[in-house]
Amino acid sequence: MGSCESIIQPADTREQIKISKQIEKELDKKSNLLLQKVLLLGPGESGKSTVLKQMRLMHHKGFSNVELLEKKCLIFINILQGIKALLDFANENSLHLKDEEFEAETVVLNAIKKKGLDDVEMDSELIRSLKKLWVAEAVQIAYTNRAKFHLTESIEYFFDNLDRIAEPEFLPSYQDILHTRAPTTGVVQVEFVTKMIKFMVFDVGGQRSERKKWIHCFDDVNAVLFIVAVSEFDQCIVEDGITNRVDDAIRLFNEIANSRYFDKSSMILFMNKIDLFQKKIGRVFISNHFNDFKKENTYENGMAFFKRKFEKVIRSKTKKPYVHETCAVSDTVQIVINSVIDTVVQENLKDTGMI
Ligand SMILES: Nc1nc2c(ncn2[C@@H]2O[C@H](COP(=O)(O)OP(=O)(O)OP(=O)(O)O)[C@@H](O)[C@H]2O)c(=O)[nH]1
Ligand SMILES: [Mg+2]
Repeated sequence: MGSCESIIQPADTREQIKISKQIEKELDKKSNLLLQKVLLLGPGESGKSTVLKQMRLMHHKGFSNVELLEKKCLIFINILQGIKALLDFANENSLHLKDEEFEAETVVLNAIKKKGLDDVEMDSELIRSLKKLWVAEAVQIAYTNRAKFHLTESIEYFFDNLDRIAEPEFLPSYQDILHTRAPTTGVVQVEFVTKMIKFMVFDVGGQRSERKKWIHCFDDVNAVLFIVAVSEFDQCIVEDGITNRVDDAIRLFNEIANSRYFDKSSMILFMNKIDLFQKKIGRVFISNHFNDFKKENTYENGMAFFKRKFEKVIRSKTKKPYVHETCAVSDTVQIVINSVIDTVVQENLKDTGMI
């Protein structure tokens, strides 16, 4: 009879055991620190890897020389990919270059053809040609129409900084690195310790072909940080060229926020690229892309409209996402990231009964 009594414990003891099991699960075996797992999710190009870079900058020493040289190459690649996409759009739409601009185009296309995109050096003739093309009327018209085709987000930033980038001794600054673009494939993991807690952050590729890999990191997640580029309300996803990017993000958020995997996880939503959203609102009407938007075309109205669309998809009456408006390429996002870290810690310490 005694054996039966020993396994039936009073409710408060059972609760204690549950709590200590939870703490045990969340302790890092090596460092004995509390462990928190954070997933960065969201569609392609929404800014997940940029947020991860910001976390690295906040908690590590920065980038090694080898990494800086890799980023320098990536900047050259981004510039050439960008100008090529603009020239292709101009050609397809009979936007003609003038004679001397045509020569500049030949120089750029030859440089790409000769070495391939991965191995281009920026010699002075190439730089001169890029500058000439960037201000060409046909290219600028193409740039104004950039929502109609796929273009690297940071092209304007890189052209504004072309003289500095063209210097032979150029090494990218943190700002430059935050503006680079390389789609993520697979899963990238970064760890850091802050406030006596070890954070493991997982960054995944957001394009549709990448999403089937996400499930591999869905176990024991403390927080999901879902990122949407709210500025992309007039653009289509690269994968099919038809689906509106914000609609795609809402559908994806619906799946994630209501998934049983994340019943216990904190849900954080970054309405990202607010710098581009602010600029776009001045020239593009939201109602042309979302016919249920009836208000005046202002930043505040637009932001409230999109926030509501995301919040509405959550089926649980008790769960609310923590929503932040962010610009992932600006230092200010680090303050937001810090407050997110505080939220995650608070929420999860509550679960373990430690506060
Ligand atoms: N202006 C501006 N650019 C941003 C912002 N956030 C990200 N970007 C740029 O947008 C591009 C895409 O960002 P990424 O961080 O690579 O996007 P991602 O979500 O990791 O994309 P995938 O890996 O394909 O899923 C990069 O060139 C970034 O520099 C922002 O808030 N403002
Ligand atoms: Mg990425």
